Amino acid sequence: MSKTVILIASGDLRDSANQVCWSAQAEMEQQLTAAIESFGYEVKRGHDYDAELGHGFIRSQRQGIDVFREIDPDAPLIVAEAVWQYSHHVLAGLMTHRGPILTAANWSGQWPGLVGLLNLNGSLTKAGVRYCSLWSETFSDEAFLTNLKSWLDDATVSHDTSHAAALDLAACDENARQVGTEVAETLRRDKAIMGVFDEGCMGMFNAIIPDSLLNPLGVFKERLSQSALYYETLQVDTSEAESVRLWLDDHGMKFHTGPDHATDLTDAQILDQCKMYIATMRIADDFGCDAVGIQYQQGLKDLLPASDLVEGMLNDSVRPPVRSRDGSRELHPGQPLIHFNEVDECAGLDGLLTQRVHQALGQPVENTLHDLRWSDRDLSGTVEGQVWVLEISGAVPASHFEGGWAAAEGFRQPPMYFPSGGSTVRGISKPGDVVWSRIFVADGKLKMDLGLAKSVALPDQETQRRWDATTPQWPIMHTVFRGVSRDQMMARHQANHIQVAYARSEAEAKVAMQAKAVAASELGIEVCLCGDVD
Ligand SMILES: C[C@H](O)[C@@H](O)[C@@H](O)C(=O)CO
Repeated sequence: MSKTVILIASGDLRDSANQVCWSAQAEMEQQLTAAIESFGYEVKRGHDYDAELGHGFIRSQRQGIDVFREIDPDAPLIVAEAVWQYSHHVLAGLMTHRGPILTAANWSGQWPGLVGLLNLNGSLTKAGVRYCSLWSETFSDEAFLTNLKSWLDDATVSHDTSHAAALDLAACDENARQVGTEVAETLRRDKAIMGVFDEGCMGMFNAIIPDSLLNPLGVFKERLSQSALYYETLQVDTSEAESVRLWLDDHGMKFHTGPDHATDLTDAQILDQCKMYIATMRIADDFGCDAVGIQYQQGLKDLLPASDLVEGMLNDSVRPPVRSRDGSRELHPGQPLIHFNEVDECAGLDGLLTQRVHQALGQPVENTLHDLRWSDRDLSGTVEGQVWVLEISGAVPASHFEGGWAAAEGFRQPPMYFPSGGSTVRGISKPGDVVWSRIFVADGKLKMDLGLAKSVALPDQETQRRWDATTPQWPIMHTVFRGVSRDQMMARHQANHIQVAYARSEAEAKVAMQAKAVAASELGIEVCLCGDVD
């Protein structure tokens, strides 16, 4: 391999985030560069630090394309990430790059760099681009250095992915097979609509399912606009929104409010979120949507508070009632209206299957995506080994907390991401048996990985340490994946997001996982079970 390695860094579209996160990126690049140089290679940055902007990230697709024009297409290239990044900033260039590609992240929870890495990996996989991927806490550990040397010398790295095995339908429980088959048949026959409020969030190419892959399953997109959501939000009567707020207060949700719109969560922001909740339900009703996804970051973030509180309510069967515009009907009474955060359509499809499978099996229907944010040893010693921090950037259904809404807290979304604020739905996901899953696109097909996990209880101090090490405004699930090590998960998972749903017991979780696997498989999705699933 050439002795000169090009290093690039993709960032956020929001310079406020790029500026805050730059020092962590600079430190990570220094460590990574030292490791590469120790093997006799030279590192050259593919684009400069911008003194005026105060960061050195690629901050748009345009800039990314321009940067790649100056890069030798055959040079070895590293995309280094310590922050949340938009994959499309670099995807265009990576798609035509001929030299070896490595994606690398620092093992840190401080900013969502691992989340950014996983999104880029999933996007490259969907795009059919060959790449290798590495992560490290210190960039000096043996496992990392061995793989780095192997990439530098031979353009290969090796990760253990033996935890994934193709689904064996014959090995599935009879009940699971029956329920899974029925769910698949019903979906194909009756069809379903996913309402997509502005397709494609933050460059998450991997999250978009092409219609040609989705429609054969009986699922169709209704392409909706966040402008329509904004308009409808403004039409909602304030008194209706106040009843939603009252419902939340009565159910014990605790909002941490203050007077300053720029930095605090305000009552006015919460009221706007309550209006948006009603507006979303009404638009979903207008279009007969079975699930909806709000892009919510770009576009909406400057007009309205973030939609997290809205999403937490939508995804729960215990939520404030919403009536049709003429007041004649309650919309989806006692049922969640499935919401897929950041219009992640893979999560939306998964949510549809999960809700139907869990409903049929009498299991809790509430499900959500989370970010695979970080994993660390449990320093309290309560749980042996690694415990993952699953932490979605805003809200989960409150039923995931012990105590439901009474355990939910609302914090202001961080200003660097959300200038118009908005409440999160924060809490600790209760201990219990969890089915995890992820639908993704690879080799031009839909695929799905599933497995079992435990949501575990950790002492308050350890929970706080994990929040402090990540984003304390966001909800957390302390997760132990059964039979999947930290590095196996990182090596195979094709998304920043992961879907989770509870079951009432370990045995029931296994049946629920199998039933969902069968449903997916009957729909033509290539399914793998991961880890210890017996
Ligand atoms: C607020 C940020 O943009 C987050 O939404 C981002 O880090 C993610 O969570 C991506 O899944």
